[in-house]
This record gives sequence, C-alpha cells and structure tokens, in this order.
Amino acid sequence: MTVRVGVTGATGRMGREVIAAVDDHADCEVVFAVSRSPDGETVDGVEIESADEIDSLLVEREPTAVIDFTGPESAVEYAAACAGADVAFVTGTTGFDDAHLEALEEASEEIAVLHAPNFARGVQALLNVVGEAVQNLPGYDVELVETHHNAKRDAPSGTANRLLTEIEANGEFTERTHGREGEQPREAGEIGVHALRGGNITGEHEVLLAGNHEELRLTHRAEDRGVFAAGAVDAAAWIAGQKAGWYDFADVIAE
Ligand SMILES: NC(=O)C1=CN([C@@H]2O[C@H](COP(=O)(O)OP(=O)(O)OC[C@H]3O[C@@H](n4cnc5c(N)ncnc54)[C@H](OP(=O)(O)O)[C@@H]3O)[C@@H](O)[C@H]2O)C=CC1
Ligand SMILES: O=C(O)C1=N[C@H](C(=O)O)C[C@H](O)C1
Repeated sequence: MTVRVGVTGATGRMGREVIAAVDDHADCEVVFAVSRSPDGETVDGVEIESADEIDSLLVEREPTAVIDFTGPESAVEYAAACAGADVAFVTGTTGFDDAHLEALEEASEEIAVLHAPNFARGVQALLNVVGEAVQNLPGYDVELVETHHNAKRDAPSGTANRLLTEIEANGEFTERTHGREGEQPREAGEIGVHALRGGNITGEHEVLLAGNHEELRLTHRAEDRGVFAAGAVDAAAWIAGQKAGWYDFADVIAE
C-alpha cells in the first residue's frame, strides 16, 4: 500500500527534509505540502500550498497521515484538523506545554497521534539505556547538556526533557538546575541542565554521570536532519491503519 503523506511547515528546515525523505521512501508519496505563506515555491518539485486550505486538502487528497514539524500552537491546530478528517497525525514538534499536550491527547481520542521529540533511532537507544545507567550509579552527579543551531526556539530541547523524565524515573533527584551563575555550588540530588545554541549544529545530547573519581558520558550527535525526517516517514508508514490513540516512536521501532 502506498502511504500518502501531507506535510505541514513545508518550507521549514524539517519540512523540506520530510519532503526529500518521502521521495526516498519506495512506498510513500507527498499528496500535499502546506505553508502559512506560500509564494509559488516548490520543494523538491512539490508545489507548496496554503495552510488555509488544510481542511479541504485533507478531504480531497486523502492522505494516510500528516507529518508535522512546526510550532506548538500550529501543531495543535493541524492535529485538530486531522481529527476532523479522520487522518493520522505524526508530529516531531517540540516546546509543548501542558495545555498543548492536552489538546493533542484530545485529538488522539479520534485519530492515531504519534508524538516523538526525536525521530533518530540512536536517541531512542539512548532513552532505553539512560535509566539503566542512572540505576547503576546511585548518588552520581547527573548533568545534561544539549546543543543546537542558533534558530532553535525552545529550551531545553524536547529530547532533553524526555531524557530528564527517564533520569528522574530511575534515581533519587531533588530538582533541575537550569544553568548556573554566581555563587551556586552544586547541591546533592540536583540535575544540571544546560542548553547551548550556535551556528547550524543539527542536535547533540549528552548525559554526564560523575562520581567516585570517574565519569560516564552518554552522547548522541545527529549529523544530518535527514535522520529525523527518515524516522518520521517510517512513523507515517507505521501509523497507517493504527486505531485512534497516543503513540511514540518506540512503538514504531518495536515492530
Ligand atoms: N522530533 C524530531 O526529531 C525533531 C523535532 N524538531 C522540532 O520541529 C519543529 C520545527 O523545527 P524546524 O524545522 O527547525 O523549524 P523551522 O522554523 O525551520 O520550521 C518550522 C515551520 O513551521 C511553520 N510554523 C512555525 N510556527 C508556526 C505557527 N505558529 N503556525 C503555523 N506554522 C508555523 C513555519 O512554516 P510556514 O510559516 O511556512 O507555515 C516554519 O517554516 C521544532 O519544534 C523542533 O524542535 C526538529 C528537528 C527534529
Ligand atoms: O529544533 C531542532 O533542531 C531539534 N529539535 C528536537 C528537540 O527539541 O529535541 C530534536 C533535535 O535535537 C533537533
């Protein structure tokens, strides 16, 4: 079966990568790609259409799934449009607050919604092992450093937040300390969180566990955004035919 993909935020860094990744995938095709302000542009030969037309595009082009890498407000709006048209929604957007997540969960009562803050398979592996490392090194100091390009809006990254959830679920920690300045000695039990921004760095995440005159560093470095796009397209292919509900990239990898 051919997976018919709709792309939102099509002229953004990730939107362009998704269009290219769909092209590389034997069983997928882009059936529409939208932007809020299309100016007759094409991306990899795909015409960019107006996001104002999303409701009719969802009905007329019959996508199997929409892939969204935009912003929190827009992701919620696009998810609601997909719910109205019975189309599955795959989003890699980050920076959601509780209200955004609640709105996405509401959509997942009607359609299959898959959210992953990182579609790199290596990050999924990191998420699988970080808890075990924390359990094996009780009392060690934990610091998390994420590094991204200078246009990233949200901090810490969505991936960093997911890693922090895993770390906290597997050890005794008191609080997250975001950066340090002035007289601020490290407290036992805190997790230091640091967001670096610069140039066009694709995305790096490092968890440092230090203690007992030793250190363990678990680092993931994405070298190309294509890795995220490929994972999102795999997710779109996987989600075709799934029933309404909330899914994660781990569900895709498990199969
Ligand atoms: N899960 C993962 O693996 C990854 C997640 N990301 C996340 O994806 C998101 C997008 O990243 P990136 O592509 O670098 O960002 P860009 O700013 O390059 O692109 C985002 C696009 O989304 C659209 N957009 C942004 N805000 C809104 C809004 N309020 N309403 C409607 N459309 C909007 C814009 O397109 P237009 O105006 O043309 O509609 C914009 O071009 C971020 O949240 C980022 O953290 C990034 C990489 C990997
Ligand atoms: O904005 C980005 O670029 C990225 N965002 C994601 C995040 O916030 O975790 C994933 C990736 O690191 C790139």
